[in-house]
Amino acid sequence: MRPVDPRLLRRARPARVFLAGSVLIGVATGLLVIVQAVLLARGISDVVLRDAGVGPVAWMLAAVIAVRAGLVWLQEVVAQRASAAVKSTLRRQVLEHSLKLGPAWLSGERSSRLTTLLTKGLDDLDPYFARYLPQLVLAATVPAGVIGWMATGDLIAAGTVLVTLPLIPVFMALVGWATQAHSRRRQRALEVLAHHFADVVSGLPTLKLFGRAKVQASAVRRVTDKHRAASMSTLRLAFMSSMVLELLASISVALVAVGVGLRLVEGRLGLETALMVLILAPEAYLPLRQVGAQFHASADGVAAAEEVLRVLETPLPVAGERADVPDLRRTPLYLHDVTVRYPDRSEPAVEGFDLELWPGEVVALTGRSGVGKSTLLAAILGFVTVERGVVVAGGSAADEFDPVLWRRQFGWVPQRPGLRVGTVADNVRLGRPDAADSQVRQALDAAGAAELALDTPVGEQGRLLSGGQQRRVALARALITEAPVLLLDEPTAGLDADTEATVIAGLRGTGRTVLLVAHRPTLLAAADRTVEVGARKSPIDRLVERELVTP
Ligand SMILES: Nc1ncnc2c1ncn2[C@@H]1O[C@H](COP(=O)(O)OP(=O)(O)OP(=O)(O)O)[C@@H](O)[C@H]1O
Repeated sequence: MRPVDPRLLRRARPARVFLAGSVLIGVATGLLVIVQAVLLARGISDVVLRDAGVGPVAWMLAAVIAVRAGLVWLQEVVAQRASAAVKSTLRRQVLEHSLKLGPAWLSGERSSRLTTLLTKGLDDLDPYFARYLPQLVLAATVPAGVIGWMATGDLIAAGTVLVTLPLIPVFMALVGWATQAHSRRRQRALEVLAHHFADVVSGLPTLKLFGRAKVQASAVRRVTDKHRAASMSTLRLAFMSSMVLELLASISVALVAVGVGLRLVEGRLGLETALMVLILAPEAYLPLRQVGAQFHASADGVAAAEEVLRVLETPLPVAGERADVPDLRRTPLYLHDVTVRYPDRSEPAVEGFDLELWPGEVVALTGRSGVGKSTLLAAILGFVTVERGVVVAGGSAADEFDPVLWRRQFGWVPQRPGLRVGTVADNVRLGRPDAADSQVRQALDAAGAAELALDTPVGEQGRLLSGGQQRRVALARALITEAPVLLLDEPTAGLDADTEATVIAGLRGTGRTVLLVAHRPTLLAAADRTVEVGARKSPIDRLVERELVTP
């Protein structure tokens, strides 16, 4: 964990502006610390040696203190604003990047983990900006100024501070290495807690049915306990390290004080200079000591920022830029030798698959469960990377085209309908935001959802609707698009025979090209053609392939 991660500064402009502002405030604070010490030393020595009044010096001191307070206020305001701006910038960037990485990545990267990171995780950046970074700047500016000024009055004292001061960052670095591991462990424990809790809550009905709900209570207790233990060990380390730094700074100031005292008694140092050195010495150590303490408070935020940067640095699939996407109303779509392998999987999810899809055709993909049918639809949409082979339209590979424009050619019904909170109409309009009520109604009717009113509420993940209703709303969402090709993953699963017949008639009536994953005989019978995924190629096919490949 670096004190200031340049990647964070690169990604978040408000962080750079803030750092520049903090440096200005830090330099001003350093100057004021010196002026305050000089004024104090002069005031005291005037009173002691010359019996003078404290009036003018006291006024000047009050002014310096007021300006210092003003700077602290300014720093706080700037820090809070910067923190809010950086958090919102990073949140936006992570969301945009996750969308570009696509659903396959999101399913691998558990969504509750991303949710923890983008909410509580990034909020931990507040102490990083409000406390740690400003203190870090003070630690860089104030000691340099203080030692420089001390050297003008007492070289030996300045030398003592110069020699003992680096001990503090050395100890801080040692403590930092230990804290980093603890902080990561705590973050992990929090993520596990979040997943576990979300899983338990969403699966509560099933757990209750199988009489396993009570067992989960002890599992949640165990995970919570782990998180508590991790938090306590981080705190223990934080307290211990503060004590070590405190001790180190106190011994160093004592060393300076003893030397100054001896030289004062021997008459080698004037009272005013001695006082100035004694007042300034703790000021040299203070910012460094405090930076150590703030480091712990901000460690969680820095760990979250690192996690954010890890997501942002996940390379995007290479996206094409061509805008001349062929019109699939007239152009056939080919899949040639398509092989897809998910990251961290040794076996390909689908291998060497060929398909021709002609405009207006209704083609059914069949095959046993897990053979790669949904993966093929994802490959056509460009949601997964094709390891070998190619998806071709109009003589060009699909990945040459701008993915957003390419996907406009398709209406997609995934296996999980993926509905969001709102009404049925809101969900259908995701397919065409400017659709009139009558068009939404028409799409719902064609999808066999005539009984659903437009304002029927839809809960999170489609809850409040039955499984079959969710599928039909998802189908209506695909039908309302003007896309020439529909990719449907088991669109009639969970529907009764009558509704299924209505849906099939609706699909046929559109005149669009349809590629559907199907198991049910009625759906298979409605297709023009059936293609089996994962079927072994016949010896004749292989012979033909070999003939074509071998010169
Ligand atoms: N996001 C993923 N990460 C890793 N492996 C995956 C992922 N999605 C699917 N797989 C694997 O890829 C293989 C093909 O899955 P896919 O969902 O395409 O099969 P399917 O034929 O559609 O199955 P079903 O008929 O049961 O829906 C399976 O072995 C599955 O475990």
